[in-house]
Amino acid sequence: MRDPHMDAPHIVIDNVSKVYQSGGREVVALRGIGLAVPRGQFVCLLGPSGCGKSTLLNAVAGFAPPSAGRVVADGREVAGPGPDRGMVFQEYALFPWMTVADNIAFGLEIKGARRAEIDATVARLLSMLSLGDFGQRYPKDLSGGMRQRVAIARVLALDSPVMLMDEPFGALDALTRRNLQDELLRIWAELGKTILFVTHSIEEAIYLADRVVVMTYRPGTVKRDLMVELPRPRDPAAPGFNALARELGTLVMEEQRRHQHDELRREAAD
Ligand SMILES: Nc1ncnc2c1ncn2[C@@H]1O[C@H](COP(=O)(O)OP(=O)(O)OP(=O)(O)O)[C@@H](O)[C@H]1O
Repeated sequence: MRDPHMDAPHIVIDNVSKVYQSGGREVVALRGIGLAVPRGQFVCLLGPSGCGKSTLLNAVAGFAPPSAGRVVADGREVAGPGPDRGMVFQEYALFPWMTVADNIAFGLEIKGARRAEIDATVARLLSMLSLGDFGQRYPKDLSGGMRQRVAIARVLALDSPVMLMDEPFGALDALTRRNLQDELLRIWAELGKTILFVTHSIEEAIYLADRVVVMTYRPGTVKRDLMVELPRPRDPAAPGFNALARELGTLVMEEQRRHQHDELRREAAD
């Protein structure tokens, strides 16, 4: 018999709005966002700077509650951060005083896992993320790409069914970035995580996602929500890839222009 629980959306973003108070002004960062994300789906949130992508991800993570609406994860309303939702940031949020292995082990130690389990998990993740020889190194001795592998391993150690990723590869050079995108796709296929991934790269969104959600510039709303039907592994040189990149490019550029317009208007007012 099918388990009806497994068919329910994994994440529901239900009419979410967010208003910030800034210097006596109200900034409406998100307005009326609604999305239902099935279990195992890879969703990219795409849009120019300032369209509220991080704000939305933070609401799902439970770091900053919405001003209106709600987020539901696995049938429970999100009231704060939880081990079911792991976050990977752009800036490698590693402890500089801990070795790579200790960074990966940290969450499990806090949870009170047994030593043997921790050691086995760390060994498995070092191998999964091609960090095999780096367990005893410190973050400062690693390249940006290697540090981001450690950040991903750290989240995977907790075995969160949901991975929230805020421009995790934004600071990496093109080759390292492609490498990590491929690793992430492999891990996603193997472990069946639900992923919400923020990016402002159209190419990255099409390369990775099952579904791309394009957001508008302030207030952030859903401008377009589309499924990427291209076969995997995706080929950025394929005509279908390029056609979709052009379509998304037009949408993102419209919002980028609104962003620039807004900035010019504010500069003129100052
Ligand atoms: N704490 C805050 N106080 C006031 N305004 C904020 C705050 N955080 C974000 N904002 C504003 O809300 C809007 C959305 O910000 P957010 O960081 O979510 O956008 P983003 O799409 O993730 O942008 P970026 O790609 O630059 O990170 C922006 O206009 C930003 O200036």
